[in-house]
Amino acid sequence: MIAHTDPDYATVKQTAQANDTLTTLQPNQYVLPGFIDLHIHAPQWPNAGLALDRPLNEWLDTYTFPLEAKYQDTDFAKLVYDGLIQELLANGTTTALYFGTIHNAANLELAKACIQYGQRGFIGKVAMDNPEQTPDYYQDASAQVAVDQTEQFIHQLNELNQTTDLKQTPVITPRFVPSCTPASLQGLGDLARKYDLPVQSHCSESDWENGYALEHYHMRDADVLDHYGLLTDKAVMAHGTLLNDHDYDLFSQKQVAIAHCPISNVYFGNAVLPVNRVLAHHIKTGLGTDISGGYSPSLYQNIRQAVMSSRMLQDGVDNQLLPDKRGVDGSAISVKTAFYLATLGGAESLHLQTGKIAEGYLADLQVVSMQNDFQTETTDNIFEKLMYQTSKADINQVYVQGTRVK
Ligand SMILES: Nc1nc2[nH]cnc2c(=O)[nH]1
Repeated sequence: MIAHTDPDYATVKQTAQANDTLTTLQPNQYVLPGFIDLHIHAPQWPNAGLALDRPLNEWLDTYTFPLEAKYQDTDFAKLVYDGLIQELLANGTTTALYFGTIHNAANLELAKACIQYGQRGFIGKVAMDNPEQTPDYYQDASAQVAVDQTEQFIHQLNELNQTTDLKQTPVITPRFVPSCTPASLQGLGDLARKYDLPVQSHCSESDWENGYALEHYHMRDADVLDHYGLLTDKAVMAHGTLLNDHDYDLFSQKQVAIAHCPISNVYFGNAVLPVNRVLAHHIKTGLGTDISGGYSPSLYQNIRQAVMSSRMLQDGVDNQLLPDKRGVDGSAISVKTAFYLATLGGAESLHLQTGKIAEGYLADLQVVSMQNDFQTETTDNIFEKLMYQTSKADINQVYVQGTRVK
């Protein structure tokens, strides 16, 4: 990065011009950091926008598990993943934290698509070995298989990384407490420690999930994950809509991050994540699309929903209650806070030096055009309009680690 007051500015500019690497912005174009999708199920892309009226466990059994089972077919995986990565990059998403499926060959296709199209991926082989909560046709055959396959994927991805500068990171991925046996949770916790890798799972997403942990472990969902060594400073827990103050203290103490998925939460979350309260506990927080619990691949859409949901939490929704009983005071977040979640908040959660445009940070960038730019606006107004009005077609260029990928 070089300021235009820097004495070297003219030389750097001339060199870029000579090398044909100079990008000159139009008056209505702006550069923003690339977005980080902190929670997305890559295999669920074909179902985006489907069956959102069903409760979570029924949605999983009827729609999600049958689709994920199809990734046994590696050609199908390649077809979907090639399309998905290009779609996400076109939407300005330069890094994503992915749930894959139980199949390592398909998970490798996801990693290859990230490398081919130029996205930084964090990718998890999904572990799900509890025969009581997973269907026969889509489960790890045992806890040992779930753990061994996870370890195999770590090695496979490390090998693939020898071929590229854009490293893909393996992630320890117990689907969620109900899908796993105590033995697989233990084995995955051990792997996280052995390889010092990120961990991802779902935590307290719904009343059903919360109830499951209490009934089967006599503990809160977060305490179960902690008991098995899965709440580390590299852990990202999706949703957390029903976490309580005890859980917040635990997350804060262990430096666990939350992936806030505001669109998905409208359908499956049973509550609104109180973002201000979470941030006040100094918990790292980013933004996720949760495809296909969320219907949209766009983090712009999720920024908007994060703001809207927070405002509904603030005011409340039951019009039969008096105003002072209706909502939760202090809940509304600004669009700047939502943008922070989609950029720096995600970067901090993944321990990445990206998410802002500054010296020493990775050049993960998007160039966007503003359609209703009348050149008379303050910076704040321009920013707000960009957040609310940018569509995929307005995202003209995307860069990952300085390489143009759109
Ligand atoms: N939203 C969501 N929640 C889950 N909990 C367990 N699996 C899933 C999933 O695929 N999506």
